[in-house]
Amino acid sequence: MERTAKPRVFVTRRLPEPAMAILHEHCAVSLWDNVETPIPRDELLRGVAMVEGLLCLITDRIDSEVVAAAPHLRAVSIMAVGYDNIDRAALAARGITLTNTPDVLTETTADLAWALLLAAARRVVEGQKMIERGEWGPWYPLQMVGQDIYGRVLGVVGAGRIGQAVLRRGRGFAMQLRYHNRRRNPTLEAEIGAEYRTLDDLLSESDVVVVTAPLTAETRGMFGAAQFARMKPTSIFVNVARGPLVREDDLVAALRAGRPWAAGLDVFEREPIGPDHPLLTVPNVVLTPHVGSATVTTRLRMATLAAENLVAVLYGRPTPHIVRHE
Ligand SMILES: NC(=O)C1=CN([C@@H]2O[C@H](COP(=O)(O)OP(=O)(O)OC[C@H]3O[C@@H](n4cnc5c(N)ncnc54)[C@H](O)[C@@H]3O)[C@@H](O)[C@H]2O)C=CC1
Ligand SMILES: O=CC(=O)O
Repeated sequence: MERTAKPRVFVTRRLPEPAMAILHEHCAVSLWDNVETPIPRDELLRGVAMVEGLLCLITDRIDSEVVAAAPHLRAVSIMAVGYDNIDRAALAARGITLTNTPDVLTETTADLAWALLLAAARRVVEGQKMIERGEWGPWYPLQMVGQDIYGRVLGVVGAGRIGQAVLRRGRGFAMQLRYHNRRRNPTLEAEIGAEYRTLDDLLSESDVVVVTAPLTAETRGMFGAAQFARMKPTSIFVNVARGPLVREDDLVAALRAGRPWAAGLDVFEREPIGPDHPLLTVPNVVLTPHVGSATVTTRLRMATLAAENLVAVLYGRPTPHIVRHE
């Protein structure tokens, strides 16, 4: 039986045990006790009614309706770095603190961006499918030829934590580094020699474009027909940020037209996608199911950090992971 003096919290999914243990030690915990399935909306609205803290995931829409249903809510902790599913204005209007889990997933997500770009450039998935279909015939000079990465131009859109980690990896491949960001970053330019470009110039100059900007009103639909038309016919487009930055219909049409040459995507306009998705009708794509941060170590660190953040805010302790509402 937990002491009622502990702050009450609601958790929208069963988290790995070390994170649940942190919450149980400091809070009176109720949860949507399911590992895989998102919480239904009515359960969420019921769940937040009596609590001071909410720990949620990217699959939960936390909006003014949720805030109105939670009169005691003081803290929201998301187990993710991106928080585009959360209405920050609605939280701010009630003085509710939002925290997220940056840094712990940076290198893991950058690795996945590189996995996608190499797999797309060298037709790794297409090659495996060819073998599975029994269509691998004798070697010939232009069999399954792809694009080189070593020594080419790497352009990152949104050069924050993950974008910079993607760029740093490019040095190991002797790539020429370009970035586009809201603001120029002199430290990045000095430390790894990345050169700033406007978005249009980055798109036309890069052999690989990797998107790592957050989803905001400004970035929604940032990549459409006009942007793809600027890319090289040999280029690779990679998105590990959020699906709605890209107009998917435009991307499918652009891939069919051969510009970009291939794409590697971890995120989609509406997730999850199924086998009938139009992107699966083009051969030159590599798709993963939003697994940027999905390693055992990183997901455990994200879960425990999300629990620690929630406890810190509820107990008035400092945490560096408060999301400021601009
Ligand atoms: N695929 C996955 O599983 C994962 C996806 N993500 C996504 O990656 C995003 C980035 O994460 P971090 O690097 O930690 O965030 P960050 O905040 O460190 O970096 C984002 C960068 O984008 C820039 N930016 C914002 N608006 C822009 C615009 N209109 N044009 C150009 N640049 C702009 C910012 O100035 C910042 O430098 C997250 O918001 C999330 O959506 C993050 C982790 C895992
Ligand atoms: O998409 C994942 C995140 O942490 O943001």
